[in-house]
Amino acid sequence: MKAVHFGAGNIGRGFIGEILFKNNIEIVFVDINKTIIDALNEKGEYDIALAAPEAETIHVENVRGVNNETEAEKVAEEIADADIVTTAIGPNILKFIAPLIANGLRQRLENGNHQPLDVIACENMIGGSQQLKTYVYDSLTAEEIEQLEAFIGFPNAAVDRIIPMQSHDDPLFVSVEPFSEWVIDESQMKNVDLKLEGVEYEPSLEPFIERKLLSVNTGHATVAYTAKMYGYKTIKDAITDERVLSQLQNVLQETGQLLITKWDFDPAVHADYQATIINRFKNPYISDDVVRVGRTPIRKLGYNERFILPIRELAERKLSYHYLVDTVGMIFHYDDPADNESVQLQQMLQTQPLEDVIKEVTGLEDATLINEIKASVEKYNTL
Ligand SMILES: NC(=O)c1ccc[n+]([C@@H]2O[C@H](COP(=O)([O-])OP(=O)(O)OC[C@H]3O[C@@H](n4cnc5c(N)ncnc54)[C@H](O)[C@@H]3O)[C@@H](O)[C@H]2O)c1
Ligand SMILES: O=P(O)(O)OC[C@@H](O)[C@@H](O)[C@H](O)[C@H](O)CO
Repeated sequence: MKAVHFGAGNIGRGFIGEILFKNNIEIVFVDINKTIIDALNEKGEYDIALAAPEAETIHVENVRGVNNETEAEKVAEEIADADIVTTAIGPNILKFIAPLIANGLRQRLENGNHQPLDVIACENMIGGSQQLKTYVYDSLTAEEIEQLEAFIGFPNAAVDRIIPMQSHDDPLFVSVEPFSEWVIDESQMKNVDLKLEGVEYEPSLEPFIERKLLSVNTGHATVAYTAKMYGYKTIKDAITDERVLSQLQNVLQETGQLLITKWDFDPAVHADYQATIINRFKNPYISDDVVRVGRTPIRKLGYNERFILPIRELAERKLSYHYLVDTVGMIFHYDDPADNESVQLQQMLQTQPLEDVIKEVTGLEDATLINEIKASVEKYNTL
């Protein structure tokens, strides 16, 4: 069996690659990073190390690479006879790779390949694969879509494993935390016979992606933005500061209330889930930069993202969202000259009224919430 995986970065090599390899699937990584693609083709294998006292190593083989910048037509050829297509490339990039996937699906039609195939976006976002589907369909005709609908699935997924930025002599080597979780929405699959060992299949993904995004990612981002405010460079250093830890705990308390109320999670089980997350952030064997976790702040301030979604839904339920709004105030001050979205956000704040910027980046229309965020941003003007 063969997988085509878009994004040979941290989670691509450090988690999706591990699972596909363990299921005896050949992996064709598609990426624009020449160094990584050349190394994959030269070596055909790489190592993953678990960041833990035992330092277990996982050896991944049967991998190769395709550079989609220079070999776009090859990507379509690989998709034409693939058994599974996955992505871990970043939510903002999905629209750019969608035409490549569309070409591959078109080639399947031309070849008469009607084998069912699932295209699975493993990104930190709600409804990632379904979003990718709309981008892919933008590049196909109505007739092609009608034919493909029967056998191409876009099941949503949630992936969880903290993998920091890597800097090793070997460009393929990747150090990862031991914890991992990959959940796929079974109801949206077309190739139901291909169930990967190490993946959890659920009849509905919504509770799982919301639990992950609003706990791991809201919490992680809270640590990053609070850390930046207090001058820390890494998550593990920042979390030793009582002010950062308490901001994290307060935010998790709020998202936990929402998740328990909305999805009926057992409060005790959820408390354990949160405690595990906090311990993962403290992992002394991982050095995760604040700038990685805080990256792309405009995306993170989105309407269906890790802060605004829970704020909206807690407000609807008349539950507390004070600490979430407080953290949002810090995000508007997040200043990383190496991050395009941070630069863009700071430029917007210099040239437009604050209220307009809040409306534009969060998509909020509710005057009360906009005013509360405005007050929170202004509170941090003096720091
Ligand atoms: N690292 C983590 O801890 C983690 C965990 C869970 C989920 N995720 C999610 O996985 C996705 C990838 O994150 P990551 O940390 O692996 O990022 P990364 O930057 O390490 O990897 C992304 C890869 O995509 C490639 N890429 C970018 N634009 C491309 C294009 N147009 N065509 C082909 N390749 C392109 C980059 O070269 C890079 O190799 C994100 O959605 C992230 O939220 C990350
Ligand atoms: O990848 P992002 O930018 O959406 O979020 C940054 C981190 O919170 C994220 O990558 C986590 O490390 C990961 O989601 C853990 O599963």
